[in-house]
Amino acid sequence: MCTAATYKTKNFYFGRTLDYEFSYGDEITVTPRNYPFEFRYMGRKDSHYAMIGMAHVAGGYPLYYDAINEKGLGMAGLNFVGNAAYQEVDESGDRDNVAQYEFIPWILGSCASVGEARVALDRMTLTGTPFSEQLPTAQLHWIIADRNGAITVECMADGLHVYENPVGVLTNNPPFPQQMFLLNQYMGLSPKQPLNTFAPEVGLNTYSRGMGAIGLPGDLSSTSRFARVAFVKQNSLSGDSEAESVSQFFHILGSVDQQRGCCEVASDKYEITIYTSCCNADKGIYYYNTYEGHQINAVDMNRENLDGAELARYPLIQRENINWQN
Ligand SMILES: C[C@H](CCC(=O)NCCS(=O)(=O)O)[C@H]1CC[C@H]2[C@@H]3[C@H](O)C[C@@H]4C[C@H](O)CC[C@]4(C)[C@H]3C[C@H](O)[C@]12C
Repeated sequence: MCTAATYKTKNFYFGRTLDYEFSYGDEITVTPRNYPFEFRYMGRKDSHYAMIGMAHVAGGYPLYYDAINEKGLGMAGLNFVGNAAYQEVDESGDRDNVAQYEFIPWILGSCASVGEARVALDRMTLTGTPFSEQLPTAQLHWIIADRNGAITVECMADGLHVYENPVGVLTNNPPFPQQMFLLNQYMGLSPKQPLNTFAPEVGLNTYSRGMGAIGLPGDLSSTSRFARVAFVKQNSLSGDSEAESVSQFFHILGSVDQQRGCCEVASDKYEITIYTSCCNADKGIYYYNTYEGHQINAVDMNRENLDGAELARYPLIQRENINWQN
C-alpha cells in the first residue's frame, strides 16, 4: 500500500509513503534540464524542466515513482492493481502516446501546473508498454498536484479518467470516486469533543480526549488509510517555517505508517513503509526517511547543475542515526 498527500503552509509540500515488501533499488534522482529523454513513441526530448524524485535508474533511465519539477508541480504513482488498464498505441498521429513508465517525466518535463497537465492529458494515450522484460508494466494510478490543487489520473478499461482531487490525498484501490464517496461516512468526525446527540437524557461523558474522531479507521486497508490521512491532513495545523512544515508533513503521513509484521502479503512476507518523502515543491528539496532510518535526510535539486545532462543519484540512507545526549 502507499499513501500520497499534499500540504500547504507558506510553501507547497508534496510526498508519499512507499509501502511494499521489497525494494527495487530506489535512489533520489535529479534529472537536469538537458538530460536527453528518449520517449518510446514521442522521440527524444533534449531539454525539459528539471525534476527531482525517487526513481529506480535502469540502464541510465530514471524510472520515477514520485517527483516534483522546478515549477512546483508534483506527481506520484501508486498501485492500482486489478483496476489499471492501459490503452493501445494510437497510430492516428493526433495523440501523444506515452508508456506508463514514462508518464511522470512526460508530464513533469513539460507542465508547470495542474492546468497544463490537464491540457497534456487531453492529448495523451497512456500505453501499457513495459520498460523491459525484467521490469514489466506497473499497474498504477497517479496524483498530480501544485499549490492550487490536485487531480487523480486513472486509466481503466473504460478509458482515461481525470478527477478533481479536493482532499489532495491518494492511496490504492478502489477507484477514486469510490474512495471519495466513502468519506461521506466520516463527515461527523471532528477534532473537537463530541456533544451527546446520541441520547441526551442518558448521562454520557467524554471520558477521554480525542473522542470526536472515534470511528476513524485504524487499519492498513487502502480505504481506511485514505480516510485517516484525509482527516489528519484536513485538520492539520502547523507553523509555516520550513522545519515546522516538514515536521508536520511527516506526522501526517506517519498516521498511515506500516510497521513490519502487521500486513502479511505472503507467507513470512510483510509490507512495510520503505520510505516516506516530503518535497518542498517551491524550493526543489526532497526530504525523506526510511524504515531503518528515521532521521530526515534532504537532497536539494538546486545544489546540482540543473543545466547539465547527467543524472545526479543519491542512494537511500537506511540506518538509524541515534543522537546520544550523554
Ligand atoms: C510498488 C510501488 C507501489 C507501491 C504500492 O502502491 N504499494 C501498495 C501495495 S497494494 O497493491 O495496495 O497492496 C510502485 C510505485 C512506482 C512503481 C515503479 C515505477 O512505476 C517505475 C517502474 C515502472 C516499470 O514498468 C516497472 C518498474 C518500476 C520501477 C515500478 C516498480 C513498482 O511498480 C513501483 C515502485
